[in-house]
Amino acid sequence: MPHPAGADAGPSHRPAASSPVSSPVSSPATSAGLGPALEVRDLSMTYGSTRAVDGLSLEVPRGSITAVLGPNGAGKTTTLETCEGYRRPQAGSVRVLGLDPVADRRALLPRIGVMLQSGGAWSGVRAEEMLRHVARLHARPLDQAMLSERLGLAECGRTPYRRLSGGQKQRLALAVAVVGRPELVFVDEPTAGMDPQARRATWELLEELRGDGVTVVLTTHYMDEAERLADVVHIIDRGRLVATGTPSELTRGGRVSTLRLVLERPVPEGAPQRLAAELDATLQVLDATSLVLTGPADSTTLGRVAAWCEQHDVVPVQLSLGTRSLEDAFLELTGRDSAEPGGEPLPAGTDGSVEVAR
Ligand SMILES: Nc1ncnc2c1ncn2[C@@H]1O[C@H](COP(=O)(O)OP(=O)(O)OP(=O)(O)O)[C@@H](O)[C@H]1O
Repeated sequence: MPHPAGADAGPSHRPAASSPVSSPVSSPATSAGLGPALEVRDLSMTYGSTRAVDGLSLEVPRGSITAVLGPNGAGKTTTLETCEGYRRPQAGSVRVLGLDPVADRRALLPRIGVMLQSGGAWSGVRAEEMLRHVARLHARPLDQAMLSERLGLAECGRTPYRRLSGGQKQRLALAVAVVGRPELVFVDEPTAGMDPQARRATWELLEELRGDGVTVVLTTHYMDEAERLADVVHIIDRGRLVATGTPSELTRGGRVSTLRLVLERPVPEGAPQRLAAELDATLQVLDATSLVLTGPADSTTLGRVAAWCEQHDVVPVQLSLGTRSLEDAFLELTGRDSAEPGGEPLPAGTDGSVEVAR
């Protein structure tokens, strides 16, 4: 697995030059050679008859931001909760910073931070009291004023938890997760419900933490967030790992073009497949009139699409060309939108396959 600081990481993957959260408990240099921050091996978890995690194996390199992506119900939260020590693996194993999250819980607790999706606070506690309380549990907490300022919590510091907006609760949960200077922080959908400014502040904070050698494990339904932040992406679906790579690997460097075509009416059966073969592209049939073709594009591509439309006497009501995004890769691999619950795989006969670096 490539090191996050490797040549593949683009400018957006570089840590900030100087970091106000600077405090490292470890640094990329000192953590090198220590093995992965997180190691999941053949993990399986079931709830009654529901198999939430199904033989999942993945690693998180130290000092990286690693995104775990998957549609609703893919098993991300169950996996993370197992890594956080809230659930005991039913089959397989989990090692966090080289330790067993259940057996070594006391040793691990001061070294990891957890940002929960919701809850975890008494409804009457004020935001600043909550942060102060958690900070006092740690030996060398971050400066709370700085953290509150960075995350826009200063203005709601005296507001009781129950009166905080959804975005403010998210920011407080993030502050609570990082105030103890963890070596590894789990952030579950950190920017859900946040306004654009808070999102950006969160991204910058997470990037600075990585710059200080902190490992960040992130789940998100925002593909742009993963694409911007993550050094490594694991995509899971139905409890299984379906792809691993850097965003660049998963999007093939963004070089491959995506052609989205919406037609005024359906074309005869097999016609989209023939167009895909002619263009040497992979095909997704989103519905009877919407196609996504992903493949190499050159100056002849649009001409060929126009000829195909003429052949089938159909007018495209929408036609757009773009580079392949992480969202495109995600859709191809899982056959559904990242936030769409229980979507079905691609219809039979469509080719949703994608080559993915493993
Ligand atoms: N406590 C529980 N009891 C029963 N079933 C559960 C429980 N928690 C999760 N599940 C089921 O396990 C599967 C995986 O759920 P999980 O919450 O781990 O997925 P997820 O990828 O985190 O989803 P989301 O993106 O919606 O948060 C789903 O089918 C879910 O309904």
